[in-house]
Amino acid sequence: MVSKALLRLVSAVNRRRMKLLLGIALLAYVASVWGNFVNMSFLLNRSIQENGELKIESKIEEMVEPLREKIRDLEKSFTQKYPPVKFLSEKDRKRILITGGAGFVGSHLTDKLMMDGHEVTVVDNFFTGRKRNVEHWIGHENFELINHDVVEPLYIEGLAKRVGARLLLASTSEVYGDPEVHPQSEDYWGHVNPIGPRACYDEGKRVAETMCYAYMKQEGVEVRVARIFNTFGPRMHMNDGRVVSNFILQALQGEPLTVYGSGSQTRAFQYVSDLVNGLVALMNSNVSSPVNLGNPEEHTILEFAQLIKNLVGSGSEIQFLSEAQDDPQKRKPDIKKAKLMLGWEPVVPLEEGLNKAIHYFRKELEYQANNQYIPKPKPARIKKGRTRHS
Ligand SMILES: O=c1ccn([C@@H]2O[C@H](COP(=O)(O)OP(=O)(O)O[C@H]3OC[C@@H](O)[C@H](O)[C@H]3O)[C@@H](O)[C@H]2O)c(=O)[nH]1
Repeated sequence: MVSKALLRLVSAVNRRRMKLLLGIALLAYVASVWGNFVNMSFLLNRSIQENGELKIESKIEEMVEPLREKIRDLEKSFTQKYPPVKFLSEKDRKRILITGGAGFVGSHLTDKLMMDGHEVTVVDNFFTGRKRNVEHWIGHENFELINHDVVEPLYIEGLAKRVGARLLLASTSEVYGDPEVHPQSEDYWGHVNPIGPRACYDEGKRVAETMCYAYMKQEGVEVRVARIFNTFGPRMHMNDGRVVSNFILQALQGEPLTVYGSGSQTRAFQYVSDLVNGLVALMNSNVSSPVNLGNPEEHTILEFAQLIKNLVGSGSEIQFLSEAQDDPQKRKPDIKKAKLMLGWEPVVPLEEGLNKAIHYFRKELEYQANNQYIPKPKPARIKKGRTRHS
């Protein structure tokens, strides 16, 4: 009896326990299903979110890449690679000041002297010179660029005296004026109209020579005087109205090549690197009297127009304008002195030099067109003439 009652009690307890256990198991099951569900939806959400994030990231990446590219370019320009420069000992390294050193001839001279290992200071007022002509040296330890107008007193001659420097005057074949002697040698005194339209330039250079030699005699300053004949090459100013830049720009843009007068006047053109080598040879010499630097290969201006037209492959016409006043009718350097005393003579053939100049002007036109500025060759000298056949 007791045992039966005991059994009922145990089984009742067990049933309750079983129910409890079953309840707990059910709860655990529901919890696990819910957990999985929550987990799954979390994962789902996450993958949607990750997907979205990936898309945004790749969009950002797309936008940022060009900026990174720009930064890399900028970094490259900061860690600028300069043209190769020779090492010169303290004894051989010179400190050279070039006035107008950002101009056409000046910037080529700057390149040569920098690459030879000298310390170069360029002074320019950037009227016709351009920073672009020397920008590849900016930041170099041997290079200094000063924005200054030498018309304001910098007293180049005084400076030369103070530091015991040698002074180079870039004089010109224009000191011979419209010459009555042909070819022109250094002992010819010239034929300049002192009140004509070219007088300021011609007489200005003649006075500069006079001052240099007076200074040499009075103050003992060493001077070198180069009489530079017509020179051309890359970095010529596009709008200076000179025949080489005018003809090349006109030919490249399919405009008429403007010949002043009949075109029978002659000139002899030297390539700029020949001139620069001549200037350096002169500075290193002990020749203190004037020296002609030019290429004696003489052409008429009409021949020259046809040559440029052919080299460019241009269909431009040749247009004859009236003659420029006091235009020298013949010009050709006698370079015996330079050959003998400097061991110098030009070596760049005319066509080779012209092709380099044409390449330069073509690039300049592209560059300016990309900057939304399309230049016309400026008829700076047209003031001297008007159309003959209009
Ligand atoms: O469009 C043109 C430009 C020029 N010319 C002619 O081409 C010849 C050369 O003229 P440029 O203006 O190029 O040069 P120029 O010989 O007159 O003077 C030059 O010579 C020596 C340098 O020192 C001077 O700086 C430079 O002006 C001149 O006969 C001129 O009349 C043209 O027929 N058409």
